[in-house]
Amino acid sequence: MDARTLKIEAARVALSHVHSGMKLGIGTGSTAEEFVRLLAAEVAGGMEIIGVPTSERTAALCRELGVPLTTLDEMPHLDLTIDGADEIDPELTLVKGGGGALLREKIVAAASDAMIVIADESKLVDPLGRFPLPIEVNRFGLQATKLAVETAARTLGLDGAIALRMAGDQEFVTDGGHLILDASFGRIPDPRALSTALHAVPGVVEHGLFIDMARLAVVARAGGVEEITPRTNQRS
Ligand SMILES: O=C(CO)[C@H](O)[C@H](O)COP(=O)(O)O
Repeated sequence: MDARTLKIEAARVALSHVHSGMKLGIGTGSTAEEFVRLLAAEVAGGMEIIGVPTSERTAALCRELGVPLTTLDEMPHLDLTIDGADEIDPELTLVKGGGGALLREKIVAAASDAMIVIADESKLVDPLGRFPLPIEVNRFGLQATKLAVETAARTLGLDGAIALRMAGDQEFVTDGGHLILDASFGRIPDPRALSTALHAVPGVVEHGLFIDMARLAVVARAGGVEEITPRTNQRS
């Protein structure tokens, strides 16, 4: 089964959690886009939902396919968000932001009663850290912020290259007008400690660690789709 087929299968199973009348957060990325395509077919068939997109890219696809949209200002409380991820650990802590939408994705997920993450099995890791951690930062003071992030990470025993994300020869700019640092820390044994340390850096707008947000992962493998709930954290 190719990667796209796996993404479609995960999206199809996640769609079974969506019911008419729901207010939905709609994620960003290639897996989330497969979900949007399936959702659009349901909407065309009469399902009544309203969506809040997590990026301009997702908003454009929804408009093109006829998925009704609103904003989080109009509808600040959502029933469910369905989104992809770059990494998923056994506690369903996620690394997100490979598509650069982590800030809106986190705001939308936090405004939702539940979050379902959809992925193919290549996203399952233990521990997190194979994929560089996206950190959204203010443009002002970029070098000082980068230095402060390096220092904060080092206190947790993490190092590795931190690179400014580029789009060709231009800086990658998020929908919120910020920049992204991609931090190749390698293993992230304590995502909570890293989250706290990153939030303490003034220039950091948000980071791509999603902790205690996803309550279900719908993961497609060649042999079928598995629904995974968080493993209890035994470390207290
Ligand atoms: O966090 C994201 C965008 O900011 C995406 O959900 C993540 O990058 C996964 O994307 P894909 O489904 O294309 O692998």
